[in-house]
Amino acid sequence: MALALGLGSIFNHSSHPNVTYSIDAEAECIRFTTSRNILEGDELCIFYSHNLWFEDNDVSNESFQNHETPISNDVASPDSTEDDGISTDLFPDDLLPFESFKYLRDDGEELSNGVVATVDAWVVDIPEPRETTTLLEFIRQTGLGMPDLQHLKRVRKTSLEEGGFKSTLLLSLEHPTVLPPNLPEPYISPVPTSPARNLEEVVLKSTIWPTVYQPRRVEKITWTYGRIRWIRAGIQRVVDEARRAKEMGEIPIASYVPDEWETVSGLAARDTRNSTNHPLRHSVMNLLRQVSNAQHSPPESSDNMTRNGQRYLLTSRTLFTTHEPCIMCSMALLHSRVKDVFYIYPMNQTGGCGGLSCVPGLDGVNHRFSIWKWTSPVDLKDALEVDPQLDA
Ligand SMILES: C[S@@+](CC[C@H](N)C(=O)[O-])C[C@H]1O[C@@H](n2cnc3c(N)ncnc32)[C@H](O)[C@@H]1O
Repeated sequence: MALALGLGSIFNHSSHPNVTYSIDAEAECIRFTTSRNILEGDELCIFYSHNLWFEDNDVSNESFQNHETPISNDVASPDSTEDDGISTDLFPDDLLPFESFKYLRDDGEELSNGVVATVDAWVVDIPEPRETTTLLEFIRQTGLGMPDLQHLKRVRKTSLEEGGFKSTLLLSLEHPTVLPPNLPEPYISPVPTSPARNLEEVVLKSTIWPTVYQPRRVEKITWTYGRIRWIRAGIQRVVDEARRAKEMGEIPIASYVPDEWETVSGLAARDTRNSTNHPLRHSVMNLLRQVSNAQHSPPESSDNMTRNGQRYLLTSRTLFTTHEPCIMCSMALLHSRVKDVFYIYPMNQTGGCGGLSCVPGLDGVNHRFSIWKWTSPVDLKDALEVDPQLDA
């Protein structure tokens, strides 16, 4: 948890905020950033959450609606690219129409198989718990044990069988050079070598010695209204393609890679297993073949895909697909060095992007890509349902 101090606690809430914020755990601060041009007299507001504990009387709601139609839950049409002047405004995280599938475990490196790396440190029992504050002040003034032990709490309390607690003070790694007066002999006890990186580690490490929780800094992804509109267009495109595939007697699965992120052109492919009578003609495989053909044909006939680079076909590109790619297609995507994959339908029994397996999360693979699951309602979604045992 982070408690905003100073002016940080003064921001009122708006469902159309003009200020976004992110927590910088390392610097122990909250960074507030304006996300629109601010006119003189404008109130700066942040978005608290959807669960307000008060009645929202934010007056900017009304004027905002004249300015921009908030993104609705249905998929916008791909040609709704008119600029409303706010495409670079930040889209509120709580309203994102998709969610990230996280597959990289944030384990501390040295915590393998639940074994916590420890080092021996000097500790001393505190006979008189009332002295604890004075002892902590002594530690602070002498700097004893710093900086080696700053990832640990200085006092450990252990319950005694006969009731009550015993408090133990952490002194230093080396034999303490100075000692607070009137204490018994110090002794050696193991302590974790590093802070707890996740909640599991807090529990595990703190059974040895109370350990500070210091999550690794996660880079925050911000989404603009323009980017969200572009993603919606990508989703709409694969839905349309899959619907057409179905009309033509194919399995209703389609994929699409836009050219450049600002545009809606690019390459799309449908599943063609039925018409080709070929079991590997999945939409992603078809699409990758198209991309590769485009890159190897002469420039005048090739798509803008040639700009993409030489060998790594989808480097820094986003792929949209109706159904979570199967393991074969996920591996092909990994080879292609794709950056992001968005899909609508999870395929829990066959998928290679988090369903049955998570190919980019496997040990030893040489590329990782981000996986995004669409969570918002989609027109025609039901019409695109396939056998859950199918490899998409
Ligand atoms: C963190 S404080 C914000 C600063 C507060 N308005 C002040 O003057 O100290 C949060 C409180 O502000 C009020 N508040 C913030 N945004 C509001 C809004 N949109 N409508 C009504 N009350 C709001 C609520 O009473 C809420 O509990």
